[in-house]
Amino acid sequence: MRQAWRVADVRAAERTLLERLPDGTLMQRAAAGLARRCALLLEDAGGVYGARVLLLVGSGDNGGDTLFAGAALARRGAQVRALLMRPDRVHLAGLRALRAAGGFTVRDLPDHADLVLDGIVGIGASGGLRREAAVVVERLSHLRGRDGRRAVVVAVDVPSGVAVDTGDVPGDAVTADVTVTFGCLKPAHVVGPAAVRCGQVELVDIGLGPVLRADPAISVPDAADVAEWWPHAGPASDKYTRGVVGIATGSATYPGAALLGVSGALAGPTGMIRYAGSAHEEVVRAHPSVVTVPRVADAGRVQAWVCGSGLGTDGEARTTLRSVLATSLPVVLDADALTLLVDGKHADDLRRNGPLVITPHDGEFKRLAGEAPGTDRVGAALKLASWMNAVVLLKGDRTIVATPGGEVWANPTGTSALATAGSGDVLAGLLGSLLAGGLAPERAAVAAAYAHGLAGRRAAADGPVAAPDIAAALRYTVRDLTGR
Ligand SMILES: NC(=O)C1=CN([C@@H]2O[C@H](COP(=O)(O)OP(=O)(O)OC[C@H]3O[C@@H](n4cnc5c(N)ncnc54)[C@H](OP(=O)(O)O)[C@@H]3O)[C@@H](O)[C@H]2O)[C@@H](O)CC1
Ligand SMILES: Nc1ncnc2c1ncn2[C@@H]1O[C@H](COP(=O)(O)OP(=O)(O)O)[C@@H](O)[C@H]1O
Repeated sequence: MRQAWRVADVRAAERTLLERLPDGTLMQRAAAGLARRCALLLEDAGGVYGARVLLLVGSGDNGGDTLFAGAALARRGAQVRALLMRPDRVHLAGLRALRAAGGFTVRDLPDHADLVLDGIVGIGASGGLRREAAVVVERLSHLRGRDGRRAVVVAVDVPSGVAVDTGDVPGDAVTADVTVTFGCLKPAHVVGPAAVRCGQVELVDIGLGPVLRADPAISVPDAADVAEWWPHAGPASDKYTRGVVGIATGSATYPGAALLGVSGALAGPTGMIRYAGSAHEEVVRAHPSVVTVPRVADAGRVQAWVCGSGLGTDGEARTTLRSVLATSLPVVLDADALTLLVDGKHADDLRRNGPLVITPHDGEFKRLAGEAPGTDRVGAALKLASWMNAVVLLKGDRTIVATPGGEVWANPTGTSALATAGSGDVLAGLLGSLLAGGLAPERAAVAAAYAHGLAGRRAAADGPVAAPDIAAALRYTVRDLTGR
């Protein structure tokens, strides 16, 4: 698991360290790690000696890190040039170090560079990138290096132009191949469009960890977390003790939603699936192991319900929604079930003891919350989670899971291959199975999103992806993830 901290918390930890360390120590640690990573990139691209390195240097400490790293590369024989955004306000010690190592400043972007270090602005950024910086950033993609290859762009701490605490990209911003960050990850590395701008993110340890007192803003699961959480059958298990998931999705009009939900659940850990709804004949025909009934009221015992997609919004759909909410079981609400909540007719049904997970995409989020998630997706998801007292899985490129208690997870496995009709139905089915298998709601949501993303990637490797391909790939994804 990786974790990201907000700027204010990073600053607080930095202050604690600064009191204990001689002046400049942190910057030297940061610059040394940055230079090491840049040297490796240059070695891969033909060597450090003689390589052309361009430093984009802002007026703060981010520029200072960049100048010291540039000096280290110059000492190894690289031709290092620095373009200063504000020559009147530059980190003087950094500039002296660069000059002493043989580097020099330039007034405009050169024609050629093998490597660009973006040190325009780091965690001290406020607002969108300023015009003079934006003009330089716009021209970066034209820079060519050895053999006419595109220059490799390394962002120092964060790509300049991103909003560090929200992951928003309000305007022009650097698109990096690699981002070398210091001390800890920040939200922009893991959520929102900023995360995409970071490229590969590498963390340099500068000793901040032990003094980071605040809770992390966002956690990012890895395969080991998901494998550890995934429920497993044991020698004493039977189909009931493994959990039974109830699927109340789809309808005679939209049987596909039911089939996809069931196929997602089939890849989960439960021993049995009960389907309740008007697509029951289609479901049992396609999946003979599923026990089907026409209505939730007729279903036997389950340990969690999935309700919503393809259900429609008529009276029958309302009855289905009421029936699942009347239980004290964990419930996943998706798609039409979320639409049914908007007019407030289910306010009483929502006052229940059982855990609730809602899985909106942006449109559903807007209907529920009254406004789109906007530029601060984490903040928006947290607000809705608290308001609805539900775990919110906000779908997107970096799907976010937020809890009413203030925990946030960002899924790292998403792929645009998942942006296909019915993909969310597969996700909801898998999530329901994990809940019925006994996982806590936030873990079930995080694990489902993680495996769903990997399955999308796996399916995409074989060609264009439709939702049934994601469901089919889930089986192998789960095997690889959990080793079973
Ligand atoms: N935290 C840590 O533990 C460590 C932090 N370290 C490093 O320090 C960095 C933070 O340095 P920082 O505080 O000096 O701020 P920084 O990011 O350089 O930006 C401030 C300057 O940018 C400017 N500027 C602002 N907004 C702008 C915009 N939109 N567009 C354009 N320009 C803009 C603004 O200019 P001004 O408004 O003053 O004209 C101001 O002068 C951090 O990211 C990391 O690299 C490491 O050395 C060691 C450990
Ligand atoms: N551009 C994207 N990149 C990565 N994942 C995406 C993207 N667009 C959508 N997704 C994912 O695809 C799924 C789509 O779900 P949803 O919108 O509910 O589809 P449907 O209602 O058709 O089943 C979600 O898991 C979402 O996170």
